[in-house]
Amino acid sequence: MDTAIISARGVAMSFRDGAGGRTRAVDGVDLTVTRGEVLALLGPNGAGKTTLLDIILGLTAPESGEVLVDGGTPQAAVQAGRLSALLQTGGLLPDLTAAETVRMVAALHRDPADVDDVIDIAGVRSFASRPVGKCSGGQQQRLRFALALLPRPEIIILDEPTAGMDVSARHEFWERMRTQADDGVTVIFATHYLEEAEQFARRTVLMDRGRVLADGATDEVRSRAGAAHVAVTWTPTPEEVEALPHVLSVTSEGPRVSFRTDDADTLARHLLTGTDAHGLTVRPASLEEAFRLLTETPAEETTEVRS
Ligand SMILES: Nc1ncnc2c1ncn2[C@@H]1O[C@H](COP(=O)(O)OP(=O)(O)OP(=O)(O)O)[C@@H](O)[C@H]1O
Repeated sequence: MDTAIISARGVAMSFRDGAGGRTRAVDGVDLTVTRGEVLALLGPNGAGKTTLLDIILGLTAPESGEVLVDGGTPQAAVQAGRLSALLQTGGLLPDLTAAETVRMVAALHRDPADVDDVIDIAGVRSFASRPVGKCSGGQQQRLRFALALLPRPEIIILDEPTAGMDVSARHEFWERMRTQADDGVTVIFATHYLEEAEQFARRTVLMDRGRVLADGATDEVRSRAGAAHVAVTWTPTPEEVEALPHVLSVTSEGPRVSFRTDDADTLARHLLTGTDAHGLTVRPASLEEAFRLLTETPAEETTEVRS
């Protein structure tokens, strides 16, 4: 169903920067998340991702703007167990075992999920009797994931959930999370790993300096960012290169000339019909390149790619 489960309007938050000024951590963000959506919040260090997630979770009150979760306050959604989070850090007691931790936190919830189910879903079973203090970083993240599942949430918010995991642990973690999403849970995650957004999120919101730079289907965000490479076999004159439309940069290797372009169709048409270039190939840029391009864009220019 196409209903907004989270709606943020004009959300802003700033902090003292220690030099007598203020840092705008979140600067007028509008965001609507639909039930069942999997959304990646992508941005460099200090983009404002954690601050925005804390506001959505009701942990930080915004200076201005409003967040509604399921039509009510974030706090009400957390209390009702509809909204749950796996945060970057979070106090775990080192002397309890993983299973004891899950059992103890389950006892704090009004209507918790089955402890054994949660231990299996989150992949905690293999180290359930190990003291938390002896668990690896990746195991502790799995344990935090189990705790986040206890209230049987409709929305899970994850702030860099796979930080500290190796590639296979990260892969396994996302497999487990995908099962949750397939069951209709709304998942919002902040990440530095661009490939995680590409592989897991259908929608990506790119943030930088507290603002949303692009918001849309992950593959559209990437292609709208300008980013494609067109290569041809060609020996052009400098004037011919100068006359090409939509070229951002040029490199050449032997007879092959490659262009980075923000409009591959127009450039390709020009090359094939207006010059004697041949053997044309087009390669979409990676999300990483798109991300770099977008974060280099002045903050006023937002790329709206929602359809
Ligand atoms: N409690 C705070 N006090 C002062 N400044 C803060 C505080 N929290 C965040 N900031 C500043 O607000 C800005 C946004 O920070 P935030 O942690 O939200 O970004 P982020 O995108 O989550 O970064 P990262 O990926 O490094 O976690 C940064 O400039 C940060 O230094």
